[in-house]
Amino acid sequence: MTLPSPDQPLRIGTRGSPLALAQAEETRARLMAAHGLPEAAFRIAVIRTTGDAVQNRALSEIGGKGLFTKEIEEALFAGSIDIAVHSMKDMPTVLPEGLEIGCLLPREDVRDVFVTGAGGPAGIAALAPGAVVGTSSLRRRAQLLHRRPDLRVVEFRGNVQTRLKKLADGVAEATFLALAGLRRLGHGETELGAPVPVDEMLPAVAQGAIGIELRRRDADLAALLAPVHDAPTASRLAAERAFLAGLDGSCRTPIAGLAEIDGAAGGTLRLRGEIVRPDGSERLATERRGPLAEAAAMGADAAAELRARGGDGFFDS
Ligand SMILES: NCc1[nH]cc(CCC(=O)O)c1CC(=O)O
Repeated sequence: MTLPSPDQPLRIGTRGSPLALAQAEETRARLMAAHGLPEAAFRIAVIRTTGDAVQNRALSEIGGKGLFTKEIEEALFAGSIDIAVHSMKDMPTVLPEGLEIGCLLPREDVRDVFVTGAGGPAGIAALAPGAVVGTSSLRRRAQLLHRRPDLRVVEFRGNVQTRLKKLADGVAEATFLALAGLRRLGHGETELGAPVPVDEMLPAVAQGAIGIELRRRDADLAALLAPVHDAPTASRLAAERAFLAGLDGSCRTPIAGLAEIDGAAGGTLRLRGEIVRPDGSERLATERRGPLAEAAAMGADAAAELRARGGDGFFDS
């Protein structure tokens, strides 16, 4: 294996958002530590994507997950970057032919945080009747309305600072953010709100996981990435992403999924999945347990069950 060097640095492609940059830097730090390489052996290359260019419109309206990956994948094909770092939560389940997720970093905490800023209500149950909550996530909106049909949900986008400002300005009383993202940006979770238990709000598929995309059959790169790959994260995502793929999940459908490994049971995988009507009026949930080797089959099977139970048009209202 030829290792990257300051003369021939590994080029790491990423979006330019603060979270994306933090994830690229975490990737670089792990690779430096794994191989004893200096920082200069890596170069972080920021790529502007369609998703970044259209920040003013609801993402679900303009076409979903591929928006944040297209230009980055073009750079991989063109050879202007060597690897790309992604939030797996935002990755389509089907990648372009010739590319693969060759490596998954150890997953962060998967929970959402109920964010209120200082002195706000302690959790969803503490929100006053009819309170306004801001989120642009269809999953969070539907899950919240399912539990609290009295609440009003308004569109909320932007970085952490923008959202906190909106809360301070009284635009909404609370919002939700992934704990993983808050931690990676250096926020303490309790300073902004409280993590929501996963049985109150099941996270998005792959929430908290960072994946590294590369050109298939790049053996040198695969060897470079192997020591930073986390196999348990890979098993969990195999189950969750098969579940999402089986439901044809786009950004336009409220789907949640979480796989966890029970070490005590000899490495048994427990997958929970749910779909919710966009207006929150109905929620269908299921669960599977099985050996890690069957992760993807369990996800596909759980999806098939919910598809059948939900019937056509489940996501239409
Ligand atoms: N869709 C945006 C997005 N993609 C990944 C994260 C957070 C980090 C993660 O879940 O890995 C976020 C922000 C959020 O949901 O709060």
